[in-house]
Amino acid sequence: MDLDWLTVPARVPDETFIQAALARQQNLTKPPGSLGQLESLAVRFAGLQQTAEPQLERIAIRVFAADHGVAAQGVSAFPQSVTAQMVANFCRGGAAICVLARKLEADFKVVNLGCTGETPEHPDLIDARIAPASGDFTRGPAMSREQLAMALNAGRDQVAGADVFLGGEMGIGNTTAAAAILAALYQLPVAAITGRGTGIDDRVLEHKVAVIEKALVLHNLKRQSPLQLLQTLGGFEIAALVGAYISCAQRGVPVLVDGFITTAAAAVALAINPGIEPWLVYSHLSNESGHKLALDKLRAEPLLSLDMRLGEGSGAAMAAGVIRQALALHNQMATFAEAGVAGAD
Ligand SMILES: O=C(O)c1ccc[n+]([C@@H]2O[C@H](COP(=O)([O-])O)[C@@H](O)[C@H]2O)c1
Ligand SMILES: Cc1cc2nc[nH]c2cc1C
Repeated sequence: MDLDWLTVPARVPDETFIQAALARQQNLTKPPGSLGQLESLAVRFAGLQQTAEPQLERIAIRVFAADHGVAAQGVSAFPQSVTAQMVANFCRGGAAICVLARKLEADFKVVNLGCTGETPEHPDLIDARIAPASGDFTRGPAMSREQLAMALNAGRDQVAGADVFLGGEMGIGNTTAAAAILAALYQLPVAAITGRGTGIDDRVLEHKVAVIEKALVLHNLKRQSPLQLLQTLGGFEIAALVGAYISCAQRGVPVLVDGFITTAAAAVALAINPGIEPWLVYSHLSNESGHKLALDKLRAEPLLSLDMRLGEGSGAAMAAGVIRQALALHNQMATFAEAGVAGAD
């Protein structure tokens, strides 16, 4: 399967709209800078969306779900069956991301890349099943080259015209895959990047670190490309996110990166195609302990810090509300001249 599209250059933010938005922010009825990051968000989105009136009306949310062979190593606080059960919950509208998606009036879909267990037929559920689960990477590669390509392309195929794209994920065991990817990609100590995921105790955390360390020794990762790393350690949903992020940047759709697992996907996507960087907005600092280190490696500043560690795209959905308000302020506030308010001396 052809993966040449992954390195097609990303769009470039429009400097003219950035300068116009900066000038407008100086003229709005407030002391310059007093809206802090809300100002820089509006300026950034003006450049990304190539418009004087950036907006977040058409929000696309895609939750990519998949199971992980490495879950068999006892690295999660929950059984693998929860992935498929949560897919059903996403369809019924009972998950946290469903509530937030309704509030945002977002276009919401779940993409099933392969879960062990029954999943319903539902108009909001896209069937992109590759296998019941990725392979256990403590024994061999997580996926074949063909499966990797299918997952990347499935993510790409979820990107269409929207004001912003929010990628979420669901997959028991995927913090183990994400930690392994980040450790290998950035040569980090496994213990520093590995956290408690769904809430494992000290004993299981120690085991999780040992499982990842053993796998990194098993696979000769030093000479592997970012794509090979993803194939060896990643899950189908992580690969789909990589494909979606790269495609968004190529099509000019800004992305809200969610938490720890999505940041691992962003890191791989950036390693494959560095030009996508301007399109990735980091929504929040997850409570997963390695997230700060991963964001530091990416020199990324998250917008929010709410001690969330849910996944599903929930942190990105919270950030979307803030950005929507930032853009409304930019578009709708009066200027000093319009309001007859005196500017600074
Ligand atoms: O997004 C995050 O930062 C995050 C942090 C910890 C856990 N999660 C979610 O929890 C699941 C993975 O946890 P675990 O313990 O099974 O590896 C998966 O479905 C993720 O969506 C998500
Ligand atoms: C219940 C539950 C919901 C989730 N949503 C994302 N990851 C999750 C993990 C669990 C266990």
